[in-house]
Amino acid sequence: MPTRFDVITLFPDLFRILLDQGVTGRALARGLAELHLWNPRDFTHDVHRTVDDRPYGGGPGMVMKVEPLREAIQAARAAAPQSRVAYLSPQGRVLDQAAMLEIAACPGWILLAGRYEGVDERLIESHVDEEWSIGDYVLSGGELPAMVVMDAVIRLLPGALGHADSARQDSHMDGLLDCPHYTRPERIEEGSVPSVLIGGDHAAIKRWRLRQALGRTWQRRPDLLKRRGLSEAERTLLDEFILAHRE
Ligand SMILES: CN1CCN(c2ccccc2CNc2ccc(C(N)=O)cn2)CC1
Repeated sequence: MPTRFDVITLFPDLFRILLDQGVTGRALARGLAELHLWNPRDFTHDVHRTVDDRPYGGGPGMVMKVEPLREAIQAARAAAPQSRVAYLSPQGRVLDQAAMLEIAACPGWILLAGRYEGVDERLIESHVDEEWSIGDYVLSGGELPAMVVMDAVIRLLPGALGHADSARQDSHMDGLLDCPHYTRPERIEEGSVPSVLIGGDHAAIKRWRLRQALGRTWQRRPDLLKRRGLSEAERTLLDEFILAHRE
């Protein structure tokens, strides 16, 4: 059963990025996921095809009108009855990898990408189920956040990543930052590759990579480490890292 995404957007062409290449392009081409685009402008009934208007109370910018969005959402809901409506905004719940796993578990999502200064609050109160943010910063529109969510979620769908990749732990998948990566040549002016990775001791390589992931998380994102907790074995590896990296 593919995961269905219906996006309500004034700029449907921006979503070609997801369709044209990469993991998302292949997953969509193979029907692991579906993408349908709905333009609120197609749901206007005036000659100027008005989707925005001035804010009550004055102030700069424009606000997206309720009616075109309501009709676009209702059309999407009719086409995707199992989907819930999510609004991408700076006021939303900030998403992390755990949230992406929750989102990936649902049959479909209708994603509302706002523009201008945002959307009339009455639309949000009456037709939006969830409000999400991809981080505490302001963007020109909700389209990039919608694509970020779709990229992160599509990668989690069974079969989206080739076997080799899916075996590859996405670092934030187990709550740690990624270990360092190296490729040929072994010796260059920038330095050499850690010798453990050159040898064929796969148990030692696995231990080294986990030790690096734990150590880098401890150094750069102690908040993630606190939230995750450590097994005895992981505690030992982290202690080894700290010992080796004492100033
Ligand atoms: C100049 N205004 C443009 C419109 N914007 C706005 C306001 C409300 C909803 C959507 C938007 C679209 N912008 C977004 C969207 C999401 C995120 C996120 N962090 O997920 C950041 N920005 C407010 C600012």
